[in-house]
Amino acid sequence: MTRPHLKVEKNLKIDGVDTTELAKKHDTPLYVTSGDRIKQKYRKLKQALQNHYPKIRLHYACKANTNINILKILEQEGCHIDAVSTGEIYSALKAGYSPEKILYTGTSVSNQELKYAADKGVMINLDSAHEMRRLSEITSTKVSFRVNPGVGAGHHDHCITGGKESKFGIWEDDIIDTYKEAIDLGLTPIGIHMHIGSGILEVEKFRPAVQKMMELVGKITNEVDIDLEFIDIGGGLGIPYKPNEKPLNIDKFAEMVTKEYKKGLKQHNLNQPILALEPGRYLVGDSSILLTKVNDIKENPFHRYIGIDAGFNTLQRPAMYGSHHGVVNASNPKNAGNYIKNAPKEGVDRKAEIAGPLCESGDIIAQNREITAKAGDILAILDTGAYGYSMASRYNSRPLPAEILIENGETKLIRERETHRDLLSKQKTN
Ligand SMILES: Cc1ncc(COP(=O)(O)O)c(C=O)c1O
Ligand SMILES: N[C@@H](CCCC[NH3+])C(=O)O
Repeated sequence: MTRPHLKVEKNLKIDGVDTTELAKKHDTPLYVTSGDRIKQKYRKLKQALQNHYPKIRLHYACKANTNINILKILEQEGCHIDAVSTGEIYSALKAGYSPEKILYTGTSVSNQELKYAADKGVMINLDSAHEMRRLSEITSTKVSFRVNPGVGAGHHDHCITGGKESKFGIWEDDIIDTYKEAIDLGLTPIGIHMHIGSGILEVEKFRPAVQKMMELVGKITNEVDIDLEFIDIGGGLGIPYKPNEKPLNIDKFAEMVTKEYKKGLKQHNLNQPILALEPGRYLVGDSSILLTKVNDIKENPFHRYIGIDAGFNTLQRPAMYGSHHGVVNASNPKNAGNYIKNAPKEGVDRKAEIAGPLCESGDIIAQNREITAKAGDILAILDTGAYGYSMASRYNSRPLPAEILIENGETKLIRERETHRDLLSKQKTN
C-alpha cells in the first residue's frame, strides 16, 4: 500500500487534514490533492534514474492533471512538460515553464496547431511524415520523431500505444527514411521518442521497447549521420489501484532502463544523450482523492446500492476502462484496511455497488465492495489524481467540481466549483 499521505484516525485524513471537514466547507464532489506527495514521487523517480545515469530529464505528461497549481509544483521541482495540445502548451507557459522545457507531441494535428507550437518556440515531436512535411512549410526548426517500436503494453486495450494496432507514431521500418527526409526539408532532427502505453506495473514490459529504441538509435546515428541530443522513452509507469496489485518497483525499473540504455550507447559507440521520460500517472495518480457524499441507499434481491453525488461525469475511468478505484467511507472508515495502512478492516453484512447520479446504467463507480455507509456520509474515492478531473465532463448538465490542494501544511481552493450559470456560459440564449 503506497498511500502515506492518507491516515485513518476518527475520520479519513489527507496530509493531516480531516476530509469530512473539507467536504463540509467546500461541498462535494471535491477533488483533494496532496502537493507534497507529488514532490515525493518526482524526487523518487528522478533520483532512482540518476543513481545510474547522470543525464535524466523528466517531462510531466500533463494530460493526467492539468491544473495550473500542479503544473507549478512540478515546474519548481525542475520538471519539463509533455504537452499533447496547444491548450496544454498554453497552460504550461502560463505555469512558468520556458518553451525549451515543453515537448509537444500531438497526433492528427492541424497546420494551425503546428504554427502555434512553432511560434511559441516549443520543441515539436512529430507523429507522421506527413506532419513533418506540413511543418517544414511553416518553419525550419529542431524536431524529434515519435516511433512506433512495434511493441506496446497498458492496463486496457485503449491505453496501449505501441504495436500493430496503435495509431501513434511512425512505424519503425520507416523511421530512417523520415530522418533523412527531415534533413532534406531543412529541419534539424535532434531527438527520438516513443510511448508504448499507460498503466504498466511490470518492469519487464518496458525492456523490449527500450532495446528496440536503442537498436533504432544505432541505425539512425550510423545511416543518417546525426547525433541525437535526447532519447525519450515515454511514460506509462503504473500505480497500484487494487489492494492486491504490487507497485512498479522504481529502483528495478530505473536499473533495467538505464542498463539497456547504456548497453545500447556502448554498442553503437554513442555519446551521452539525455535520457528523457514522460510520466503522468506515476507522478500524480495517488496524490488525489475524490470526496463524494452519499445521497441514497437502496437494496433489491440482487444488490445493495450506495448512491453518491459523483458519477462518470466526475470520474470517467471506471465506466470507460472498467478501472478499479479504492473507496473508503471517510466519515466512518471501519472497512478502510484494504487500502490504507494500519486502518481497520471489518467485514460487512452485504457488499455494495457504488452508483453515481447519472441517467446511465453504466454509471457505477465501484462494484461489489466491502463498505457500509448511510446517507450524508462522505466517501473518498482513492487514486484519482491522474485522468480524474482532466477527463471529467458536464454530462447530464452537472457543473464541474471544485479542487483543493494541500501543500506544506496549507490548504487552498485551486479551482472553484462551477455553477448552473457556467453550463450556459458559451451558449446563445437569445
Ligand atoms: C506521448 C505520451 N507520453 C506520456 C504519456 C503518459 O502516460 P502515463 O500517464 O501512463 O505515464 C502519455 C499518455 O499515455 C502519452 O500519450
Ligand atoms: N486515460 C487513461 C490513460 C491514457 C493515457 C494517455 N495516452 C487512463 O485513465 O488510464
